[in-house]
Amino acid sequence: MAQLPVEKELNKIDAELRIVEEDIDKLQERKTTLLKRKQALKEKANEEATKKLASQDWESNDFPWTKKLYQTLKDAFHIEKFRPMQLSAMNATLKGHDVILIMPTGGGKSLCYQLPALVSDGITLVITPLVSLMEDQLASLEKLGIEAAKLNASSSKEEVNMVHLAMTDAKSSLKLLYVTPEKLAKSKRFMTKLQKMYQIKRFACVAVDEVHCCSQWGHDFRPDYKYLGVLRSLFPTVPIVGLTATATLNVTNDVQKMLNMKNSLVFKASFNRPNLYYEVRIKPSTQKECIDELVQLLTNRFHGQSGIIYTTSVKDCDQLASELRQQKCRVASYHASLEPADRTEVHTGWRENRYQAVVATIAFGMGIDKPDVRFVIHHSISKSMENFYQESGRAGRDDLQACCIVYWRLSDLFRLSTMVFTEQTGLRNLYAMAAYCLDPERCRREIIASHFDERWESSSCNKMCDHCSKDSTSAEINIVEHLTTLRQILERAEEQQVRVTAQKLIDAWQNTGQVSLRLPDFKKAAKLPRDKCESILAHFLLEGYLKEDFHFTPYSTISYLLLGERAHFINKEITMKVEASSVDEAEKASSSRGKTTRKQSTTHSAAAKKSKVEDCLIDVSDSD
Ligand SMILES: Nc1ncnc2c1ncn2[C@@H]1O[C@H](COP(=O)(O)OP(=O)(O)OP(=O)(O)O)[C@@H](O)[C@H]1O
Ligand SMILES: [Mg+2]
Ligand SMILES: [Zn+2]
Repeated sequence: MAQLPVEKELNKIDAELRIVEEDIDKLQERKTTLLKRKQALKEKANEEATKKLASQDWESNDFPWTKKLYQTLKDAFHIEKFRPMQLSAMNATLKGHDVILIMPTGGGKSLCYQLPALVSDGITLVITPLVSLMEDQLASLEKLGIEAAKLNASSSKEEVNMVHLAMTDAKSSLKLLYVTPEKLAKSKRFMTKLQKMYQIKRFACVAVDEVHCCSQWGHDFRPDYKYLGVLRSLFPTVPIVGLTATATLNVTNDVQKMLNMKNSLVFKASFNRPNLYYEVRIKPSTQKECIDELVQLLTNRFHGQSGIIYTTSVKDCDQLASELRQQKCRVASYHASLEPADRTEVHTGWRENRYQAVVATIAFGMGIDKPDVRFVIHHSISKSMENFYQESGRAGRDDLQACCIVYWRLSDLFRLSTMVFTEQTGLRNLYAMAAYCLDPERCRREIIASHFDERWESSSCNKMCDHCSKDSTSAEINIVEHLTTLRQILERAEEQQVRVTAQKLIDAWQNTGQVSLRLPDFKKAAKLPRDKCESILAHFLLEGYLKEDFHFTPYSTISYLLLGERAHFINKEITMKVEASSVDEAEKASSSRGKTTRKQSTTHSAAAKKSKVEDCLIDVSDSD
C-alpha cells in the first residue's frame, strides 16, 4: 500500500531525528572528554602553581614586612628568634596565601598568626574549638599588652556590643578576635559585621586553630567546622591559615577541600619534642595502690612541679581528684560537666600554681598553654595516638625537660573500646594506642614517628624514653599454647551459651572464677601473673587472634571476646616480644617441663642478638 504524504513526512522526520540524536550523543561524548581534560589541566595548573609557590624561599628576610616582623617579635612577644617553620608560615600568610601549618604541640603555632596580626592593618579572626583555649590565649595576650577580644556563647551583651563596634571602627586598636566555630555558624549578626569589616578593608586574616577538626578523618571532628567553607567565598582576598599538630596527608587534603583553599602552602615541622620523656607503666590492679603510686609521684618525683592527670570519664575524674585530695595533694578536677565559672576557677588556679595538678578529661586539652607543665600523666590510656600526642604535648612547652607517663591496664582498653567502637576508625585508633603501651623494646618516639609517617632514628631519642634510657632488652616468646587454652575456654563458653568478657576469660585461664568455664585439664593451663595474662591477651586482640563483640544492655555497652579471623589459621608459633626481664620472672615461676632457651635483643643492636624463647611462660605446675 502506498504511503500517504503525511506518513512519508513523519518517517522522514524520524530518520532525521535519529541522525540528530546520534550527533547529540557524539557531541555529549566530546563535551565529557573536553570537561575531563579541562579539569585535569586545571588540577595540573594548580599543582604547578602550588609547586612554584612552595619552591619560593619563604625563610627569606627580604620581604617588605621583615624588619617590622623582627622588631615586633622582640618588642611585643619578647622572643629573640623564630622556631623552625614559623617564619615561612608568617611570610606566606602576609603575602596573602592560604597556609596549612603542621607543627608539634607546643611548637609555637599561635605566634604564626598573632605576630602577623600585629604587623598587619585590621583584625585577624581566630577560630578556636574550645572556650578554655580562648581564655588561655587571651590571658597570655593580655599579659603582653596586646589587644584581643573573644566572642562565644557566654559573652555578655556589653562585650558583644564592644566587639561589634571595634570590628568596624577604623580607629580601634583591636588586633585579634577569637570566636568559636558555632559563633560563625549561628550568628547572622556577627556574619554581617564581618562582611562590613571586609568591605572597609579591616579583615586581615583568618586563622583556624586545631584545623584537623574540619575533617571527618581527623580525631576530633566538629560539625560546626564544616561551615567554615563559606569564608573563602565570602572573603575571597583574606588569607586563611589552618594550624594543627596532628594531620596525616589524608586529613590535610580533606581540610584543604573543606575550607575551599586554593594553592595552599603546607608547612610541616618535625613532630618530635626532644625535651619530653616518654614512659609507660603498668597500672596497679587496685585503685588504692594506684592512688599511692600517684601520691608518690606528686610528692617526690614531681614535688613542687605543675602537671595534668588525664582520666577517661567525668566520674573517674571527680573520684580520682577527691582521693588525691584526701592524701593532701593539691589537685582539682576539670571536665565538661563543670559550670563555666568553675572551669575558669580551676584553670586559673592551676595557671597560678594554687593547684599542683588538674585531674582532667580530654575537655582540658587542645591549646592549653602553661609553659612549665613538668608532667602529664595518663591515668588511663588515650583513645588514639593522635589524642595521646596532643594531650601529652601540654608538657614542657618552655623547652625544659618534662615527663609523659601512661598507665596501662587491659580493663581500660575495654572501657574505651565500648565508647569508640561505633566510630569509623575508633577501634583501629585505640589499638594503635594499646600497641604503643605494650611494645616491650621499641623507642617510644620511634612508635610515635611511624604513626605520623615520619622517619626516625631511634638513637636520636637521646635516652629520653623509658626503653632507650634503660637500653631495654627484649626476647621473643612463643604463645601459641596460650591461644589453644583460650580457644578451649571460648568453646566451652559457646557450648554453654554464655558470653565471656576479657576478665572472665582470664579468670578461667587462671582456673578461678566461674567453675563451668575452667578447663578440667588445668595442668596444661598457664599459671601466669595476671599482668602477663593481660598482655598476652592484648597481643592476641591487637593481632586479630581474638576480637571484641559488643552488646548493648539498657545501661551500658559490654565488650565480650570471641576468636578472631586469624585464630583459624595458626601455625606452630605465634611470637610475641616481651621484656627480657619478664622472661626471667616467668622462668623462675615455671617448673620442670618448660623448655626454655633464651637470647636477648637490645633496642640498639636488635638484629645482632635476636632469637626465640620457645615454650617459655608455660607453667605446668599443679599448684592451684
Ligand atoms: N620562637 C619562639 N621562641 C620561644 N618560645 C616560643 C617561640 N614561639 C612560640 N613560643 C612559645 O611556645 C609556647 C607554645 O606555643 P603555642 O601555644 O603557640 O603552641 P602550639 O603550637 O599552638 O601548640 P598546641 O598544638 O599544643 O596548641 C608558648 O608559650 C609560646 O610563647
Ligand atoms: Mg595551639
Ligand atoms: Zn627512645
